[in-house]
Amino acid sequence: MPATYLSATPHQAIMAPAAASLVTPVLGAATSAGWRLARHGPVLPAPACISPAAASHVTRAALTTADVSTTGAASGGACAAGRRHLVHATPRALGAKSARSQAVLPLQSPPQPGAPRRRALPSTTTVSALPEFVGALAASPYRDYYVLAGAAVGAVVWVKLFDYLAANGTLEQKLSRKLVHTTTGPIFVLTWALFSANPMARVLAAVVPMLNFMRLFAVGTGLVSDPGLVNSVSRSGDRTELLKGPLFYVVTLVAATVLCWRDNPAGLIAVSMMCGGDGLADIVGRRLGRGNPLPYNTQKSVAGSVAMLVGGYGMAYGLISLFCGLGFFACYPPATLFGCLGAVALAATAVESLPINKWVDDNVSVPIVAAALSLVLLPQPAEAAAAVASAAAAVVPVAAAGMAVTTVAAAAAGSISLSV
Ligand SMILES: C/C(=C\COP(=O)(O)O)CCC[C@H](C)CCC[C@H](C)CCCC(C)C
Ligand SMILES: Nc1ccn([C@@H]2O[C@H](COP(=O)(O)OP(=O)(O)O)[C@@H](O)[C@H]2O)c(=O)n1
Repeated sequence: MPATYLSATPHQAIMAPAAASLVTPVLGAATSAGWRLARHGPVLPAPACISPAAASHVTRAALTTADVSTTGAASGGACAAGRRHLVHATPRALGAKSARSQAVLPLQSPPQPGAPRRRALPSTTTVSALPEFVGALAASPYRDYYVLAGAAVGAVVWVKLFDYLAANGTLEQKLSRKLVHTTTGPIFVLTWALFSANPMARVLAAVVPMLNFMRLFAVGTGLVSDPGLVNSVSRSGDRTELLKGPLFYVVTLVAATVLCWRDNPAGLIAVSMMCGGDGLADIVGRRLGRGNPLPYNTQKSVAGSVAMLVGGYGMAYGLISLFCGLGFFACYPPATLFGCLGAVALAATAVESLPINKWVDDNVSVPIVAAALSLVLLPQPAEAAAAVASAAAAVVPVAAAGMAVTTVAAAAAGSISLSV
């Protein structure tokens, strides 16, 4: 049965599958509705005519009442008596909440006698090619592997881009390095939304920072030569620096991915404080921090700490709003989010400002404090808390072993000294 009676603008025809494939937690089912729309092509301009039962079904499932009109007036009265117009096929209707509306769409009636002829766009194939491709990827059983591969390649390209910008003088080397620090974490976190709902997806996602761990380890210890990576990630051009801050940075990303994943905001907050917070503290502190040192740590400044507070809070707020908007966890009341996030950002900023970097790297101290405090302060979805507990039981011994190996390797490479 054709499904071309659903009215959509070309924009909607493009948006629907994209939204369905990129933003819905239940992508397989959701995508096919949007994909079908794109495949059959946008049909203009008449809205769909649907039975009252289907209309209430759709309304409940996905649409606002404004999307379903009770008379035919809105589109020239094309519907038979008793049928209703589906005025807009919104991306939301076709995507995020489409489990039920999807069941309704194929039941659309054929054109009513006397209804104005609907004009198919001539460029249907072109219009639908990209969404179709995205839809096919999203529906593929290999989808998580595609996202993994894309993110792994993206990580290399992103770091190389900053190396290039620093090498040709567009960016100062220190700024380039800190931009890598500030941006890679949140971009990586954004890729979480592209993975499927498969329970193994978080493990596959964690492979991306794990690969970077191996890369940093191999280059930092001298097993592999990669001057570009050393330039973009180290402060002084010393390869052994890769075994410190950068290595801890990727370990934190692995931990946030496996322990918190996208259904517990603690991971998003930890990454935000490490990237948006600590990253910005350096960028702003170096520029505006002269003349306002912190009284208890003259290496750091009030300007840097204020930037950390604002940057960490802002990034966490943005990521939490995005992920709750995509339905990965329930949204918090604004006052709760404001209070809890404010307290977490203050604590993380305080920790970052302490002169303790000699003993504990701030890519470890800041996210640990942020995650722990988030778990305490933010109301936790029960299943997310249980998932953290069971994942922690499995991961902590492995992470501890990884840290031990790294420390010994760093000592062997001469980048740190062990006193036992
Ligand atoms: C420069 C970095 C940390 C330094 O920390 P600090 O010493 O200044 O406190 C960050 C190093 C980043 C790393 C080389 C690359 C990480 C990639 C990430 C796991 C995945 C990003 C994927 C995305 C698609 C770009
Ligand atoms: N709260 C802060 C943090 C950093 N900074 C500036 O950023 C520089 C590097 O900070 P850092 O030693 O924490 O650097 P990372 O270990 O984070 O790379 C400091 O030397 C300060 O100039 C600041 O002014 N205020």
